[in-house]
Amino acid sequence: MPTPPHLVIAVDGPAASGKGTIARALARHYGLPHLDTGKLYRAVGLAVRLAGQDPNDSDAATAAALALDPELLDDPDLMSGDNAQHASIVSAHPPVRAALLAVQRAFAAQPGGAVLDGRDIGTVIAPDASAKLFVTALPEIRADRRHRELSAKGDFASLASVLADIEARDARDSGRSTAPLVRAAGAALLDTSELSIDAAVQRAIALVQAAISRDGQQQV
Ligand SMILES: Nc1ncnc2c1ncn2[C@@H]1O[C@H](COP(=O)(O)OP(=O)(O)O)[C@@H](O)[C@H]1O
Ligand SMILES: Nc1ccn([C@@H]2O[C@H](COP(=O)(O)OP(=O)(O)O)[C@@H](O)[C@H]2O)c(=O)n1
Repeated sequence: MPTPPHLVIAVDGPAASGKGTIARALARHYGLPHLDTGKLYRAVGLAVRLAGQDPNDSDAATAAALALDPELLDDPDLMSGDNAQHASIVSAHPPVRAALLAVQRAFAAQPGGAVLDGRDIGTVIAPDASAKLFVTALPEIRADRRHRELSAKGDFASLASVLADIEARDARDSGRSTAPLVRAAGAALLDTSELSIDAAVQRAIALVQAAISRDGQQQV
């Protein structure tokens, strides 16, 4: 099955499920640009923190999202555990999500297509994506992966606190009223709990190929 001329791949899932790893590998495989949309929300959370503001303050978070400084995307604190909680809190404000919508939609609409990963790509940002994946794994396995990742960067939070952070974020992201974390209609489920990175990527490519060929058949 040939690759369609405009291929948009939506990859969603909870924290540390492996969606970013898979999205980056899919982007390499199909020669597409990739956007980690979580970084946008992390940058808003960081801006609010650096300004000494409360992430629960919707007006402050929205102002930060509307004036987002791209340099924050390279800040060493962007990927920290503390900042992940801030990102999760600011991302629940509907005007923050609205402020970040256009840039994500434009990324998906670029010629040739794109791979985006996050929480609402298949539901809100690119509901007509050519292929949608919902990547998941058991919470304990996700916590172990994130714990190793943070430790390698010198962030020595305990495994128990990483698990608690992930569970708190999952609950907040799934329970919010706007764009909650949910498996999109038509999204293929990919549980990476027992898969190596290579096996998960191969499975993801197979699922994308299946979605593309299904679409092709529907168009006939
Ligand atoms: N299938 C896997 N097996 C083992 N480790 C994995 C797997 N997928 C991802 N990882 C590792 O787990 C961590 C979190 O993966 P990542 O792709 O960043 O997750 P997410 O984008 O969902 O938060 C990274 O250190 C990554 O290398
Ligand atoms: N499309 C997205 C992406 C992230 N987010 C929020 O941003 C936080 C950080 O996202 P992330 O993708 O960087 O987090 P990880 O899955 O990498 O741990 C999430 O917990 C969500 O609250 C969102 O609401 N919508």
